[in-house]
Amino acid sequence: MGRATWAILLRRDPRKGEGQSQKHRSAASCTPPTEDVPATKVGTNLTDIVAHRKITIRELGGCMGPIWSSYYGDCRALLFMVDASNPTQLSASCAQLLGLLSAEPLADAPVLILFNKTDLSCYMTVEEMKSLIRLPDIIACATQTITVADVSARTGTGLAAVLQWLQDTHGAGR
Ligand SMILES: Nc1nc2c(ncn2[C@@H]2O[C@H](COP(=O)(O)OP(=O)(O)OP(=O)(O)O)[C@@H](O)[C@H]2O)c(=O)[nH]1
Repeated sequence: MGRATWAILLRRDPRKGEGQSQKHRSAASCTPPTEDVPATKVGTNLTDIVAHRKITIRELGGCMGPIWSSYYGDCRALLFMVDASNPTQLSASCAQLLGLLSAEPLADAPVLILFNKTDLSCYMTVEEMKSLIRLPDIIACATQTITVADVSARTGTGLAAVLQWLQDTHGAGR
């Protein structure tokens, strides 16, 4: 619990392969939350949202890193979430990000890197964190198209940009 990283894999085909690993599925609107953000379950959560088209999102917790690769084949786009309130886990997050970006099945997947919890005060700014992990170099060297957004799931800051990215990514019919 409270891990710094999420990998959120946007499924290639929502109709296939839901299997027994599904712990949770819910219909969610795209309205940013304005009150408490519900805690997620440990494991894998499936959520459907509608952004022009139905999009199925599989959330994989940071503690599931060793088995993330099981889901690569089913993934058409990737949201990678960094806990911007917890710089102590930044190096681990960066290592996990590099692992995802170098995975052959994800070589063409659009990537959105989210720095979440920006509503919380922290001794390091998000810009300092990006610089520390040399994010511009990571983006320049990656095969994927990478977008970065600073967000707060609690206040809704930046979530409109996430929704726009989802629409752009899926609207192209990839
Ligand atoms: N202040 C604030 N709290 C948040 C935000 N997003 C999530 N939280 C809260 O942070 C707590 C821990 O959630 P996460 O950091 O997602 O941790 P987790 O889901 O246990 O970790 P994983 O297993 O890696 O998914 C929960 O109580 C969430 O409600 C945010 O943007 N701001």
